[in-house]
Amino acid sequence: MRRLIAILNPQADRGRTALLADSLQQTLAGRVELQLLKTTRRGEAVELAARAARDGCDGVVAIGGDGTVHEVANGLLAMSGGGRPPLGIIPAGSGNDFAFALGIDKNLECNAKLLANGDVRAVDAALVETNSGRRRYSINNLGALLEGQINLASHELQWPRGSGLYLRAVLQTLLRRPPRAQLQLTIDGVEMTRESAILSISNGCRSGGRFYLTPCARVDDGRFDYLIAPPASRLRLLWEILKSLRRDRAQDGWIEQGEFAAMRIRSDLPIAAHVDGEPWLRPEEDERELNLTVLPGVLQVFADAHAD
Ligand SMILES: Nc1ncnc2c1ncn2[C@@H]1O[C@H](COP(=O)(O)OP(=O)(O)OP(=O)(O)O)[C@@H](O)[C@H]1O
Repeated sequence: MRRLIAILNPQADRGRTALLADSLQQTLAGRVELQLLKTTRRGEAVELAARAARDGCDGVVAIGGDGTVHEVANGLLAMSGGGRPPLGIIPAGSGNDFAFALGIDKNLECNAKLLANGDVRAVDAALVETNSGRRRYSINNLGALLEGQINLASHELQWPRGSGLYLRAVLQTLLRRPPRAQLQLTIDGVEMTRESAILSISNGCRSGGRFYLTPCARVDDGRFDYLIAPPASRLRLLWEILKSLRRDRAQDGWIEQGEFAAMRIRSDLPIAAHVDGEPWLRPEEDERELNLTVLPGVLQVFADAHAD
């Protein structure tokens, strides 16, 4: 029987994930051998996943939202060489964007079947490094400039719940002066300069629970997608953000999109950025250079190959 270590974030989905533990263990009983660990603090899932991978098991399952999946993936990717166990996902957060990109929904019975069947898919990740030596792996997306500022603001707000909170963070951030950064970009060896308000970089097609900034991104094509929005009025930026609620929106050429395997970003302004929805760089930290390297197919994930 497959021996899995599951890492549950009891704080995900505003505490509702804590209630899942019993039904999860009942659903998986007799189908996999499950050791369930609960996090006690932010960041702990990275350490728990790294230890599980080092000690050996047949898979490490993240139970929570994108933040939990991000931490478990970072713990697994910290392990170099062969023998890295696959990542399992039981989506139990409020956004679950990476699970969505893989066609994994919130049905516990379907999740249990996936883990018991053991089918895996190889997906890409990107190593993101700053000039000062900070590093993270991104599996779903990295949002910089305005998107990074909105993410930071959303983590400081307590109300309203759900998508209303994100909308409040968008409006609150836009009330301040939107960023106008001069970016020097090197994309797969090609240098370019862009004035930019939003820089969004994605492996998956959806971020923030409902925004399709890079609707064509695929998690297993060996490349990440990017979107660059030039500086514009607050109203225009708000309109672009709202437009991205629709996956099939028409492109008007104002926004620049593309794909890359390696990207270097140098900004004249300090970069605000989140990785996979987790706040990462704050403007006061004065990070102005990022290097992203796509690692094709580096992570095995329990998923149906045909489901996305
Ligand atoms: N025991 C804990 N106590 C407090 N925070 C925790 C704990 N375990 C994990 N966290 C943090 O909880 C945050 C939210 O987790 P997660 O992203 O999984 O849920 P979510 O925000 O509901 O879902 P989504 O990101 O999909 O919207 C993460 O930043 C994670 O580091």
